[in-house]
Amino acid sequence: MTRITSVALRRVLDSRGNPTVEADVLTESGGFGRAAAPSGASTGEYEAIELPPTEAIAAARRHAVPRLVDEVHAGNQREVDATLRAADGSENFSEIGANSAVAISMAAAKAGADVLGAPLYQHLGGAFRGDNFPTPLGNVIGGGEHAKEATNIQEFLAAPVGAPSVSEAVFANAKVHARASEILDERGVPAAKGDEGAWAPPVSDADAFEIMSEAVSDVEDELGFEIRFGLDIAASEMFEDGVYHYGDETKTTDEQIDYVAEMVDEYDLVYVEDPLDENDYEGFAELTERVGDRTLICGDDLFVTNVDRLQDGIDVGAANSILIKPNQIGTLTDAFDAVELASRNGMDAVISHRSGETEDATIAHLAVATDAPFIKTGTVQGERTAKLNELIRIADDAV
Ligand SMILES: O=C(O)[C@@H](CO)OP(=O)(O)O
Ligand SMILES: [Mg+2]
Repeated sequence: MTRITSVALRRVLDSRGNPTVEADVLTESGGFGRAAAPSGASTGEYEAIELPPTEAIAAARRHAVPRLVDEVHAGNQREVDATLRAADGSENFSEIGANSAVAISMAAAKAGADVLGAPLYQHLGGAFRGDNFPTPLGNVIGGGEHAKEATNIQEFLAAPVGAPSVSEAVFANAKVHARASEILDERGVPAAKGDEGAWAPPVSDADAFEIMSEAVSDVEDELGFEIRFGLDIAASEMFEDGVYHYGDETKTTDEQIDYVAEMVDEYDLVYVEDPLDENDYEGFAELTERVGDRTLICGDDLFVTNVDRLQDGIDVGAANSILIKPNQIGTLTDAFDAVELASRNGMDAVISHRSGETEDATIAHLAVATDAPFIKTGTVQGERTAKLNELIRIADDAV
């Protein structure tokens, strides 16, 4: 029933106006799945390779499509993804592109779910999945590689940890986003938006901490449940010549660790992603040792959703959580394996979008299927609300 009968690939627009790969998968009983690859700006050095979409599509048509059509069942995700790996033949999808691979992998999952008549989260998570819903981490203020002339820290993320439901959490983040805009207005600071729809004001990181803290506590008072905040420092992007660059100032690794630890305590941060360079397992381990009992230290560029890099991190105690981005590694199977290895080792898996996105909402299902405590998917703008609104629908459907 789920035997794949066709795989169509095309270029579509992403949220930055760049082309990306979209895949349509059809099965013999009429099951249909469509998915598109997202794309990063602050990409990790060890991510799977994203090829120019035209090249990725041509290579996938040549190598992968003939091995999938009439041969593989969309309902068997491991078989689909193993076929993509075999068709590619490299370690990092440098032949067919991780963008083609992930689009096909996700489209096949949707086609498999369609045949079964089950929602995607149910198909991926199975009957015995947990019944938790992720707390959305909402990007409210940011800069780094996502906006010019803004903060050095890439993302200040609202985290409505006390929200009674997904829907209330989603609306709480939108309120924090709106409140931050008012505070910026009151301070006379003009603010454009960055790639993910966060405000990108020309303020110092210290000011952004203050604005964020005020916005979060105002909305917390209004809504009556706990809202905290966290960061994606994306420190690899700041790290050059052995030091971290904050505009004209620099911090050594020790100073960076002290700074992050201080911010965790001063602002009661619930989440800190990529506080150190992607090669600094030791620094990650030291910081996790210092503050890991009270906050999540999450590896994004550090782990790139890769089980080998995650295992290296587990061996030395670097981080207590991992960011999961299917396109960083190329298939849903690889993403699930990373989630499984993390949870077997007591680490939280946080499912994430990319700064370049489409209206594809697969990650909302992935977060529910894997019982993730958090999902990082922005706050406003269509390509972000596509995932948030899907989460609300899933919660509606599942309870
Ligand atoms: O660093 C990140 O976590 C992501 C998403 O917020 O950004 P990018 O997709 O540019 O890597
Ligand atoms: Mg990141």
